[in-house]
Amino acid sequence: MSTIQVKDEQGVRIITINRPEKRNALSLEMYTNLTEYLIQGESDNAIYCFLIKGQQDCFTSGNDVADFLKNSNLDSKHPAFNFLFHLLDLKKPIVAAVTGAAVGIGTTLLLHCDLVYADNTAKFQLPFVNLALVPEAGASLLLPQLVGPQKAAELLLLGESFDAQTAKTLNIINDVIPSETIFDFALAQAVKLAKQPPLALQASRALMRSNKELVRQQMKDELAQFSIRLKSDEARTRFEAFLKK
Ligand SMILES: C/C=C/C(=O)SCCNC(=O)CCNC(=O)[C@H](O)C(C)(C)COP(=O)(O)OP(=O)(O)OC[C@H]1O[C@@H](n2cnc3c(N)ncnc32)[C@H](O)[C@@H]1OP(=O)(O)O
Repeated sequence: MSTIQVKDEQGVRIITINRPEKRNALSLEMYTNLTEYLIQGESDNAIYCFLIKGQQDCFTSGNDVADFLKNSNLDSKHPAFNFLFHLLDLKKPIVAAVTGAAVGIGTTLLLHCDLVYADNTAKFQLPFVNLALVPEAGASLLLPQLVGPQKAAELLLLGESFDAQTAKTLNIINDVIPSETIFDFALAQAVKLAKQPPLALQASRALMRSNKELVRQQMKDELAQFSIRLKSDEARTRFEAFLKK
Protein backbone atom coordinates (compact mmCIF):
# COMPACT_ATOMS: atom_id res chain seq x y z
CA MET A 1 0.00 0.00 0.00
CA SER A 2 1.43 3.37 -0.99
CA THR A 3 2.14 5.81 1.86
CA ILE A 4 0.68 8.63 -0.24
CA GLN A 5 -2.47 7.75 -2.14
CA VAL A 6 -3.99 9.83 -4.89
CA LYS A 7 -7.42 9.74 -6.47
CA ASP A 8 -9.07 12.20 -8.85
CA GLU A 9 -12.80 12.73 -8.42
CA GLN A 10 -15.15 15.41 -9.80
CA GLY A 11 -12.28 17.76 -10.64
CA VAL A 12 -10.65 17.31 -7.22
CA ARG A 13 -7.29 15.62 -6.62
CA ILE A 14 -7.67 13.81 -3.29
CA ILE A 15 -4.31 13.18 -1.60
CA THR A 16 -4.37 10.79 1.37
CA ILE A 17 -1.46 10.35 3.77
CA ASN A 18 -1.29 6.67 4.61
CA ARG A 19 1.36 5.50 7.06
CA PRO A 20 -0.81 4.66 10.04
CA GLU A 21 1.79 2.54 11.88
CA LYS A 22 3.94 5.71 12.30
CA ARG A 23 1.01 8.06 12.82
CA ASN A 24 1.41 9.26 9.24
CA ALA A 25 4.90 10.64 9.92
CA LEU A 26 6.23 12.11 6.66
CA SER A 27 9.35 10.45 5.27
CA LEU A 28 11.56 11.95 2.55
CA GLU A 29 9.92 9.71 -0.05
CA MET A 30 6.44 10.80 1.09
CA TYR A 31 7.31 14.49 0.69
CA THR A 32 8.68 13.75 -2.79
CA ASN A 33 5.46 11.96 -3.72
CA LEU A 34 3.32 14.75 -2.26
CA THR A 35 5.23 17.30 -4.35
CA GLU A 36 4.93 15.22 -7.51
CA TYR A 37 1.17 14.86 -7.04
CA LEU A 38 0.82 18.62 -6.55
CA ILE A 39 2.90 19.38 -9.67
CA GLN A 40 0.93 16.87 -11.77
CA GLY A 41 -2.38 18.26 -10.47
CA GLU A 42 -1.34 21.83 -11.26
CA SER A 43 -0.71 20.95 -14.92
CA ASP A 44 -3.75 18.68 -15.34
CA ASN A 45 -6.60 20.60 -16.97
CA ALA A 46 -9.15 18.24 -15.46
CA ILE A 47 -8.06 19.09 -11.88
CA TYR A 48 -9.32 22.33 -10.30
CA CYS A 49 -8.71 21.80 -6.60
CA PHE A 50 -6.75 19.65 -4.12
CA LEU A 51 -7.99 17.91 -1.00
CA ILE A 52 -5.43 16.76 1.58
CA LYS A 53 -6.44 14.31 4.27
CA GLY A 54 -5.03 11.55 6.47
CA GLN A 55 -6.60 8.53 8.13
CA GLN A 56 -9.73 8.85 10.28
CA ASP A 57 -7.57 8.78 13.45
CA CYS A 58 -4.52 10.73 12.22
CA PHE A 59 -3.78 13.58 9.82
CA THR A 60 0.01 13.53 10.23
CA SER A 61 2.46 13.48 13.14
CA GLY A 62 4.72 15.71 11.04
CA ASN A 63 8.24 15.10 9.85
CA ASP A 64 9.62 11.64 10.51
CA VAL A 65 11.80 12.28 13.56
CA ALA A 66 14.17 9.43 12.65
CA ASP A 67 14.83 11.21 9.32
CA PHE A 68 15.86 14.33 11.22
CA LEU A 69 18.64 12.27 12.80
CA LYS A 70 19.66 10.56 9.55
CA ASN A 71 19.52 13.59 7.23
CA SER A 72 20.63 16.73 8.99
CA ASN A 73 21.83 18.57 5.85
CA LEU A 74 19.10 20.92 4.74
CA ASP A 75 18.61 23.26 1.80
CA SER A 76 15.61 24.30 -0.30
CA LYS A 77 15.95 21.07 -2.32
CA HIS A 78 15.39 18.94 0.81
CA PRO A 79 12.12 17.07 0.12
CA ALA A 80 10.26 18.66 3.07
CA PHE A 81 11.22 22.21 2.17
CA ASN A 82 10.84 21.59 -1.56
CA PHE A 83 7.28 20.44 -0.79
CA LEU A 84 6.64 23.61 1.24
CA PHE A 85 7.96 25.91 -1.51
CA HIS A 86 5.73 24.12 -4.04
CA LEU A 87 2.78 24.53 -1.69
CA LEU A 88 3.52 28.27 -1.57
CA ASP A 89 3.52 28.48 -5.38
CA LEU A 90 0.37 26.45 -5.98
CA LYS A 91 -2.21 28.23 -8.17
CA LYS A 92 -5.11 25.88 -7.54
CA PRO A 93 -6.90 25.95 -4.17
CA ILE A 94 -6.42 23.37 -1.43
CA VAL A 95 -8.92 22.02 1.07
CA ALA A 96 -7.71 20.08 4.13
CA ALA A 97 -9.63 17.64 6.35
CA VAL A 98 -7.92 17.20 9.72
CA THR A 99 -8.70 14.23 11.93
CA GLY A 100 -6.51 13.16 14.88
CA ALA A 101 -2.96 14.46 15.26
CA ALA A 102 -1.73 17.34 13.10
CA VAL A 103 1.76 17.97 14.45
CA GLY A 104 4.52 20.27 13.18
CA ILE A 105 4.24 20.54 9.42
CA GLY A 106 0.85 18.87 9.86
CA THR A 107 -0.37 22.17 11.30
CA THR A 108 1.85 24.64 9.43
CA LEU A 109 0.84 23.30 5.99
CA LEU A 110 -2.73 24.29 6.89
CA LEU A 111 -1.65 27.95 6.81
CA HIS A 112 -1.26 27.48 3.03
CA CYS A 113 -4.64 25.84 2.53
CA ASP A 114 -7.76 27.74 1.52
CA LEU A 115 -10.46 25.84 3.41
CA VAL A 116 -9.63 23.74 6.47
CA TYR A 117 -12.06 21.48 8.32
CA ALA A 118 -11.38 19.39 11.41
CA ASP A 119 -13.34 16.99 13.58
CA ASN A 120 -13.39 16.83 17.36
CA THR A 121 -10.57 14.27 17.43
CA ALA A 122 -8.18 16.76 15.82
CA LYS A 123 -5.18 17.78 17.92
CA PHE A 124 -2.91 20.48 16.59
CA GLN A 125 0.62 21.11 17.83
CA LEU A 126 3.61 23.21 16.83
CA PRO A 127 6.42 21.62 18.90
CA PHE A 128 9.34 23.17 16.99
CA VAL A 129 11.00 24.81 20.00
CA ASN A 130 10.22 21.71 22.11
CA LEU A 131 12.33 19.79 19.58
CA ALA A 132 15.02 22.52 19.70
CA LEU A 133 14.04 23.64 16.18
CA VAL A 134 12.39 26.75 14.74
CA PRO A 135 9.09 27.05 12.85
CA GLU A 136 8.85 26.41 9.09
CA ALA A 137 6.34 26.99 6.26
CA GLY A 138 6.35 30.71 7.00
CA ALA A 139 4.50 30.01 10.26
CA SER A 140 6.67 32.52 12.13
CA LEU A 141 5.13 35.21 9.91
CA LEU A 142 1.71 33.78 9.00
CA LEU A 143 0.66 32.68 12.48
CA PRO A 144 1.25 36.05 14.25
CA GLN A 145 -0.69 37.70 11.38
CA LEU A 146 -3.54 35.23 11.77
CA VAL A 147 -3.88 34.89 15.55
CA GLY A 148 -1.95 37.90 16.91
CA PRO A 149 1.61 37.99 18.27
CA GLN A 150 0.87 36.90 21.87
CA LYS A 151 -1.24 33.90 20.89
CA ALA A 152 1.30 32.95 18.22
CA ALA A 153 4.05 33.12 20.86
CA GLU A 154 2.03 30.78 23.09
CA LEU A 155 1.49 28.28 20.25
CA LEU A 156 5.00 28.43 18.81
CA LEU A 157 7.17 28.95 21.89
CA LEU A 158 5.34 26.68 24.35
CA GLY A 159 4.34 24.19 21.66
CA GLU A 160 1.38 22.77 23.56
CA SER A 161 -1.37 20.93 21.70
CA PHE A 162 -4.79 22.51 21.11
CA ASP A 163 -8.12 21.18 19.97
CA ALA A 164 -10.37 21.84 16.99
CA GLN A 165 -12.61 24.28 18.83
CA THR A 166 -9.58 26.40 19.76
CA ALA A 167 -8.30 26.18 16.19
CA LYS A 168 -11.68 27.46 14.98
CA THR A 169 -11.73 30.33 17.48
CA LEU A 170 -8.23 31.28 16.28
CA ASN A 171 -9.31 31.12 12.59
CA ILE A 172 -6.76 28.39 11.86
CA ILE A 173 -9.63 26.23 10.60
CA ASN A 174 -12.97 27.10 9.04
CA ASP A 175 -15.17 24.76 10.99
CA VAL A 176 -15.51 21.68 13.19
CA ILE A 177 -17.37 18.89 11.37
CA PRO A 178 -18.69 15.60 12.82
CA SER A 179 -16.21 12.73 12.43
CA GLU A 180 -18.71 10.60 10.47
CA THR A 181 -19.09 13.19 7.71
CA ILE A 182 -15.86 15.21 7.66
CA PHE A 183 -14.28 13.57 4.60
CA ASP A 184 -17.53 13.77 2.58
CA PHE A 185 -18.07 17.35 3.70
CA ALA A 186 -14.51 18.42 2.80
CA LEU A 187 -14.84 16.75 -0.60
CA ALA A 188 -18.18 18.49 -1.22
CA GLN A 189 -16.54 21.85 -0.42
CA ALA A 190 -13.63 21.02 -2.74
CA VAL A 191 -16.10 20.07 -5.52
CA LYS A 192 -17.83 23.43 -5.04
CA LEU A 193 -14.48 25.16 -5.57
CA ALA A 194 -13.77 22.93 -8.57
CA LYS A 195 -17.02 24.11 -10.18
CA GLN A 196 -16.19 27.81 -9.87
CA PRO A 197 -14.87 29.57 -13.00
CA PRO A 198 -11.25 28.38 -12.74
CA LEU A 199 -9.39 31.44 -13.96
CA ALA A 200 -11.37 33.81 -11.73
CA LEU A 201 -10.88 31.39 -8.82
CA GLN A 202 -7.12 31.28 -9.31
CA ALA A 203 -6.82 35.03 -9.90
CA SER A 204 -8.82 35.77 -6.72
CA ARG A 205 -6.72 33.33 -4.75
CA ALA A 206 -3.52 34.97 -5.99
CA LEU A 207 -4.85 38.41 -5.02
CA MET A 208 -5.60 37.12 -1.51
CA ARG A 209 -1.97 35.98 -1.28
CA SER A 210 -0.32 39.24 -2.25
CA ASN A 211 2.20 38.77 0.60
CA LYS A 212 3.59 35.67 -1.11
CA GLU A 213 7.11 37.04 -1.72
CA LEU A 214 7.32 38.12 1.91
CA VAL A 215 6.30 34.61 2.97
CA ARG A 216 8.90 33.13 0.61
CA GLN A 217 11.65 35.25 2.17
CA GLN A 218 10.48 34.27 5.67
CA MET A 219 10.55 30.60 4.63
CA LYS A 220 14.14 31.04 3.42
CA ASP A 221 15.11 32.68 6.72
CA GLU A 222 13.38 29.90 8.66
CA LEU A 223 15.19 27.28 6.57
CA ALA A 224 18.56 28.88 7.34
CA GLN A 225 17.85 28.76 11.10
CA PHE A 226 16.21 25.33 10.92
CA SER A 227 19.28 23.79 9.31
CA ILE A 228 21.56 25.23 12.01
CA ARG A 229 19.27 24.08 14.84
CA LEU A 230 18.78 20.62 13.30
CA LYS A 231 22.49 19.87 13.77
CA SER A 232 22.57 21.12 17.37
CA ASP A 233 23.19 18.81 20.32
CA GLU A 234 19.99 19.97 22.01
CA ALA A 235 17.94 18.95 18.96
CA ARG A 236 19.58 15.55 18.59
CA THR A 237 18.95 14.89 22.29
CA ARG A 238 15.24 15.67 21.81
CA PHE A 239 14.92 13.45 18.71
CA GLU A 240 16.67 10.55 20.43
CA ALA A 241 14.47 10.93 23.51
CA PHE A 242 11.31 10.75 21.36
CA LEU A 243 12.51 7.69 19.46
CA LYS A 244 13.57 5.87 22.65
CA LYS A 245 10.21 6.56 24.32
C1 LIG B 1 9.87 20.11 8.61
C2 LIG B 1 8.85 19.57 9.53
C3 LIG B 1 9.00 19.60 10.89
C4 LIG B 1 8.04 18.94 11.80
O1 LIG B 1 7.02 18.43 11.41
S1 LIG B 1 8.48 18.90 13.46
C5 LIG B 1 7.31 17.84 14.22
C6 LIG B 1 7.79 16.39 14.29
N1 LIG B 1 6.74 15.57 14.90
C7 LIG B 1 6.68 15.27 16.21
O2 LIG B 1 7.50 15.67 17.02
C8 LIG B 1 5.52 14.41 16.63
C9 LIG B 1 6.00 13.14 17.24
N2 LIG B 1 4.86 12.24 17.53
C10 LIG B 1 4.06 12.40 18.60
O3 LIG B 1 4.15 13.35 19.36
C11 LIG B 1 3.07 11.29 18.87
O4 LIG B 1 3.43 10.18 18.14
C12 LIG B 1 1.61 11.63 18.48
C13 LIG B 1 1.07 12.70 19.47
C14 LIG B 1 1.50 12.15 17.06
C15 LIG B 1 0.74 10.35 18.60
O5 LIG B 1 0.93 9.75 19.86
P1 LIG B 1 0.49 8.22 20.10
O6 LIG B 1 -0.87 8.02 19.54
O7 LIG B 1 0.71 7.92 21.56
O8 LIG B 1 1.46 7.35 19.18
P2 LIG B 1 3.01 6.95 19.47
O9 LIG B 1 3.06 5.73 20.31
O10 LIG B 1 3.79 8.13 19.95
O11 LIG B 1 3.51 6.63 17.97
C16 LIG B 1 3.16 5.43 17.33
C17 LIG B 1 4.36 5.02 16.45
O12 LIG B 1 4.57 6.06 15.50
C18 LIG B 1 5.89 6.57 15.64
N3 LIG B 1 5.86 8.01 15.35
C19 LIG B 1 4.92 8.90 15.70
N4 LIG B 1 5.21 10.11 15.26
C20 LIG B 1 6.38 9.99 14.60
C21 LIG B 1 7.22 10.91 13.90
N5 LIG B 1 6.87 12.19 13.76
N6 LIG B 1 8.35 10.45 13.36
C22 LIG B 1 8.70 9.16 13.45
N7 LIG B 1 7.95 8.23 14.10
C23 LIG B 1 6.81 8.65 14.66
C24 LIG B 1 6.30 6.27 17.07
O13 LIG B 1 7.70 6.27 17.23
C25 LIG B 1 5.66 4.91 17.24
O14 LIG B 1 6.47 3.97 16.58
P3 LIG B 1 6.74 2.49 17.21
O15 LIG B 1 5.37 1.86 17.27
O16 LIG B 1 7.65 1.83 16.25
O17 LIG B 1 7.32 2.71 18.57
